[in-house]
Amino acid sequence: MTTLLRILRFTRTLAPYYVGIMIAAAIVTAAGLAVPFITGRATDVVVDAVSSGIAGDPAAEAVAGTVGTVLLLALALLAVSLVEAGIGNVGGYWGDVMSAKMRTILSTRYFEQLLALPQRYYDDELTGTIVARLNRSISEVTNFMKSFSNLFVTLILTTVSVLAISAWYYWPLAVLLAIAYPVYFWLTALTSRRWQRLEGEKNAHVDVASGRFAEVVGQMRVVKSFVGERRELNAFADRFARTETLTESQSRHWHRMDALRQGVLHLIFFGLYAIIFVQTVTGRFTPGDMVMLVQLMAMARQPVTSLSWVVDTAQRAIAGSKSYFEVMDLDPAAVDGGGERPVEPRGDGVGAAGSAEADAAVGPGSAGAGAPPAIAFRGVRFGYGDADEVLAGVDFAVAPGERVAFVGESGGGKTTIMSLLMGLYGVRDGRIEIAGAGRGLEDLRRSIGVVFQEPALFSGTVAENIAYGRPGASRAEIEAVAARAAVDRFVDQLPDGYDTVVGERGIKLSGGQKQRIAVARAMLKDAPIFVLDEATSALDTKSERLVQAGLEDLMGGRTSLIIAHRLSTIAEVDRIVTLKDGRIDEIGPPAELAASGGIYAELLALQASSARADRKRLQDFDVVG
Ligand SMILES: Nc1ncnc2c1ncn2[C@@H]1O[C@H](COP(=O)(O)OP(=O)(O)OP(=O)(O)O)[C@@H](O)[C@H]1O
Repeated sequence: MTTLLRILRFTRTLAPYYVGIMIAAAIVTAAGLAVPFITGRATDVVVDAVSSGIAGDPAAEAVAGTVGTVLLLALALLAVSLVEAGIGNVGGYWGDVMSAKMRTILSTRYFEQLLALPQRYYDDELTGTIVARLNRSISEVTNFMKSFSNLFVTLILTTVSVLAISAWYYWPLAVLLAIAYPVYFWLTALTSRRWQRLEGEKNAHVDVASGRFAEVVGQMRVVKSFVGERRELNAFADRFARTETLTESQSRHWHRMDALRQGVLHLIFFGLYAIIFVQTVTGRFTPGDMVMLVQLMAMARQPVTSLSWVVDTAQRAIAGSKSYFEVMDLDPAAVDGGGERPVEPRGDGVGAAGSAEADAAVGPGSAGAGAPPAIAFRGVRFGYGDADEVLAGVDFAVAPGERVAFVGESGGGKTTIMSLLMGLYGVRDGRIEIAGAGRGLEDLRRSIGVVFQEPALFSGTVAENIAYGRPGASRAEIEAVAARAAVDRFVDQLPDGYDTVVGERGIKLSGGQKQRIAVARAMLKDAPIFVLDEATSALDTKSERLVQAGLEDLMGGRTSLIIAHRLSTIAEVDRIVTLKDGRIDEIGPPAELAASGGIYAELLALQASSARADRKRLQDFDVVG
C-alpha cells in the first residue's frame, strides 16, 4: 500500500489526468447503470401490453401509445450507449496521454538519479540490470495506474449503486452482496503476499539474465573468440527456467485461491438469483423488476472481478517497482561511502596547508617553482570499498604547467590516482588540493581533460564523439583538434568521414583510431589540467609519434599527469613519480632518477637488456622500450 501511495505521490503532476479519467469512468458507469432500468421498464410495458390483450390488436389506439413508449425506451438505450462509447473513448485518450507522461516521469527521474549516483555504485551494477529494472517498472506501474484510475470510480459507483438499489427493492439482496464484497476482497488480499514474494524472486532472475545479456551483446567478440556462446545461452536459459518453476508455484497458488474465491462468489450469487426468481413468482417483483434486478446482479459481479484485476495489477506494480524505488531511495552520499574530494588549495600559502614533504615535491626548476602547486596529494590513503588500501599515504605536488609521469607496477594504483584526482571516489584519509576544485565536483571535472585507458566512445559519429569534449564546438574547431590528434590521418578513409557512425563504444574503429578520437575529445575540452592514462598505448610507433607531437603542443603551459607505457615518452616529462606498495618511492627529473638506482633506473636497465626475464619484468610495469 505504501508503494502505491508512493507511486501516486511520485506522479502527482498527473493528478488532472487521474481525475479526468475517473470522471469519464463515472459517466460511463452511470450510463451503464441506466441500462437495467430502461430494459426493466420496457419489459413491464411489453408485459402489460401482452397481458392486457392490446398487443394482439394492431388497430387499437393503445398500441400506438405503447409502441411510442418502447421506441422511446429503445432510443434511451441508444443514447446511453452513445454516451458510454463517446466518453469511454475520451477517458481512453486521457489514459494514453497519462501513460506517456508517466513513462517520461519514471524514466527521467531514474536517469537523473543514476547520473547523481557515484562511481562506486557502477562498480557493482550491471548495465542490463539497470535497464531491465526501468522497463519493468514503467510498464507495470503505468498499467496499474491506468487500470486503477479507470476502474476505481467504476468500482465504488457500481458497488454503492447496486447495494442501494437492491436494498430499496429487497434488503436481503443487499445483505448478501454486502457479504460478497469483503469476503472476495479478503480472499484476494490473502493471495497477495506470497504472490509478491515469488514475483520479486522472478524479477531478480530476469534482472541478472538481462544484465549478462547486455554484457554479452556488448562484448560479442570476446564471447565468440572463447567459444562462449553455448555457455552464455545455457546460463541465460537457466535463469528463465527458474522463473518458470517460480511461475508454476506462483500461478498454482493464485489459481487455487481464485477457484476458492469464485466458488464463494458463485454461492452468494446463487442465493441472490434464487431470491429474485422466488420473489417474482410470489408476486413481490414484477417481471420488469426481475429483468432489472437480474441485470443489476450481473453488474454487481463486475466490481468483484474488477477488484481482482486491480489487485493483480497492483501486485505487479508493487513487485515491479520495488527495485526501481530501491534505486530511487539510494542516497548518493551514502552509496559513495564518503571521503573527501579534491578541494581548492588554501589561500594561506602552501607550506601552511600541507606537509613539508608534499611541498618539497614541487620540482626545482619546474615552471611554477615557489608558486602554489596546481595539484597536491597530502598523505592520501585510499582503497576501494572495504578492500585493502591501494594507496597507503601518497604525497606529491605538481606545479602549474609541470608535466609529471607516473610509473609503477601494473595494479599499483596509477589509474586510481587519476580517479581520485577527478573526485570519482573520496579518499580514506589525507587531502587532495587542486586549483579550480573550489566550487564543487562539476567545476573540478571541468578543469581536467582526461584520456582514459579505455577510449570508450559513444555510438554517434566521429565528429559527435570529439564534440563531446565541448558541446557546441564548430566543425572547424573539431577538425582542428582532430588534426592535432592525428584523427585526420584515417578519417578520410572512413565511409562518411567525420560523419561516420562508429558503432557501440566505437566498435567499428581500431583501438588506435579510438584512442586518437579520445585524445581529440580531451584536447577540445581545453582544460587547464590534462590527464593521460596510457592514452597512446594502442598506437603504433609512427601514429604515436604524430599524436605525441599534438599532445606536446597541447601540454605546453598545462599541468599534465601522464601514465605512459613508453619509456621514451616518460623521459621527456619534467618529473617522474614512481609508486611502490601504495606509496611514492621516488620523485625527480628523469635524469636524476635514471641514476638513482630506483624503479625508473631499473626499467631503463631492463629496456637495454635483451634477456627474456628482463622483458617480462618490463611488462609488469606496462612499459615498452
Ligand atoms: N573499481 C574498482 N573497484 C575495486 N578495485 C579496483 C577498482 N579499480 C581498481 N581496483 C584495484 O585497485 C588496484 C589499483 O588499480 P589501478 O587501476 O589504479 O592500477 P594501475 O596502476 O593503473 O594499473 P595498470 O597499469 O595495470 O593500469 C588494483 O589492485 C585493482 O584491482
